[in-house]
Amino acid sequence: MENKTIILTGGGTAGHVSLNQAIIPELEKLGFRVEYIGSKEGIENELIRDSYPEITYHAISSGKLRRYFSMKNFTDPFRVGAGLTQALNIIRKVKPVAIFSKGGFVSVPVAMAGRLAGVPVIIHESDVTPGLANKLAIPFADHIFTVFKETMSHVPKEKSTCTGSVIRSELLDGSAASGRELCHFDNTHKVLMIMGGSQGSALINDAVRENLDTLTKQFNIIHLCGKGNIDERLEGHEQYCQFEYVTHELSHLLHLTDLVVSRAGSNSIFEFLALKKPMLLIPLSKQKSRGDQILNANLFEAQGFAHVLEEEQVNAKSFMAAIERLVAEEEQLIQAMTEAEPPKTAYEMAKLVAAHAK
Ligand SMILES: CC(=O)N[C@H]1[C@@H](OP(=O)(O)OP(=O)(O)OC[C@H]2O[C@@H](n3ccc(=O)[nH]c3=O)[C@H](O)[C@@H]2O)O[C@H](CO)[C@@H](O)[C@@H]1O
Repeated sequence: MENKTIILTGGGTAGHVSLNQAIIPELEKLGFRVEYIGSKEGIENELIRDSYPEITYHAISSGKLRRYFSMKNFTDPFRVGAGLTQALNIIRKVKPVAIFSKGGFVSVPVAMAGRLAGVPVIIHESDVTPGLANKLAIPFADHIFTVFKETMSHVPKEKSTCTGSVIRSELLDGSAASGRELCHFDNTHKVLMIMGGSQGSALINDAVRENLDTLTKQFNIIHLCGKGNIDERLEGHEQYCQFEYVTHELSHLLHLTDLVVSRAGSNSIFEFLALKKPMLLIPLSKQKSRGDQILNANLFEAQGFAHVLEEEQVNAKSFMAAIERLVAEEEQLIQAMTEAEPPKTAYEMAKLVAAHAK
């Protein structure tokens, strides 16, 4: 008999894809086939096809839930409508036993179609407050998993469980030596990793590059700067290694890293926590988002895992002062992280998802 199929969905940014990447092999170990519904243009298309070329990827039309004015706001409802019809056709053909949604705008029509077709829909929310896409999809969901316990007051309690974070197991298995080979650092300075979320952050990129001479007196720097953000003038710098976006190299680079400066996307910060990397978080401001990263960052700071510098406060002086403080309190931060609840494995998460299949 053919294996039962679970459809995964989620996209737009890597934060809406990485958990799916983590649980695909684990669902397969549990005997499920996995298919993916994403958009044509989103990062999920590249990430899923790249890491799992063998699974069927269905690209559907998808709108974008914008917080700003755009002419596309008038045409997107039609694309979402088309996406719903496409998702429904796929679901009726594939007959999945469950749909697991990691959020992002492409997931909304998939969750709606799942409900219409009578397939259990399971949603995962990794930030403190649900994103707009998940807010729209929650009424169609049978179950919601959250990472933060604080999220339980923002979702229907009777159909929600807080599971804590899940980490891609490959991230735990890196080697500092391989990381060093990738970066060619040949001194014993501490290594500072800069990550502006999956897309890079112009604000953080500028702060690092403006302070590069001072920073490199103390650190070797790994800079994950986002697509299109490489600074050609700094190529070949002995203590500064920039990448647009890394995939399998990330585990090695993280094992080489001592300290991190980062946006406060949920997946990233829980990865740093799992690997006990003291972090300076510069959350995306309320001008540019619903403020979810500010809440994520503040909760991490309150637990002693991170320091926070607000985006509006970033300048050359405050940035360097914050890094000095991070170095000074490195041991305390590591100690607090050592006492934190360990993350779930992807296999444990896959089993929780599987338990909701029909
Ligand atoms: C601008 C935006 O909408 N940001 C949101 C998005 O962030 P974003 O997509 O940046 O999400 P996260 O920080 O949660 O996750 C990024 C993921 O990309 C990985 N990574 C990053 C860089 C790299 O070179 N290689 C790599 O693999 C990280 O290890 C991590 O697993 O989703 C998060 C989770 O819902 C939210 O908290 C963020 O507010």
